[in-house]
Amino acid sequence: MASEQPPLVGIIMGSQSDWQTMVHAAEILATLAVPHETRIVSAHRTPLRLHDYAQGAAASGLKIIIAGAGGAAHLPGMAASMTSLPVLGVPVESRTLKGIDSLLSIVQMPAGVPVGTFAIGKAGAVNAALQAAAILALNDPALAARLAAWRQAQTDAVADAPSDDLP
Ligand SMILES: Nc1c(C(=O)O)ncn1[C@@H]1O[C@H](COP(=O)(O)O)[C@@H](O)[C@H]1O
Repeated sequence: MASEQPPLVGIIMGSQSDWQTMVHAAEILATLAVPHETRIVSAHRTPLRLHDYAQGAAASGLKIIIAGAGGAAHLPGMAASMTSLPVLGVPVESRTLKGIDSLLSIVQMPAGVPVGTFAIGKAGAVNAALQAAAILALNDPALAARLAAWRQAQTDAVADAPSDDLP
């Protein structure tokens, strides 16, 4: 958790193996001092845990769920089926299909059950966290200021011209 405050964002993922991707969402929220929690929850392997988590999310004080999964990535959609909180889906890059399977599983939701779908992998995890912060910042001027400062720092870090020092 980012602080002692109760979590506002729940970061859930289908497996421990997703953490190397989803940690980037947690890092952004920590940087912006957004209280959050992280849990392994799987629609496939722990369906009752998912049921309890999604159904209880709003009552527990969560405002947004970020859900990352790979392959047959049903977790974000199933979470969204059991809560009206905003669900932001992160397609984790799968070994065999490079995350195309994850992306299509998350993005093609039937009308009526929305999942905000992000890019495959780290960029998606980072942007889901930034989007969560932006949503919360609508009612939190201090967070809005921290988010604006983060964005400005990103802009300031972009060099005017390319360097010969290749990574
Ligand atoms: N897509 C899902 C769900 C789900 O959608 O509920 N639960 C686990 N998984 C995914 O299976 C992949 C491989 O998991 P393992 O590495 O544990 O075999 C992970 O990317 C996970 O998100």
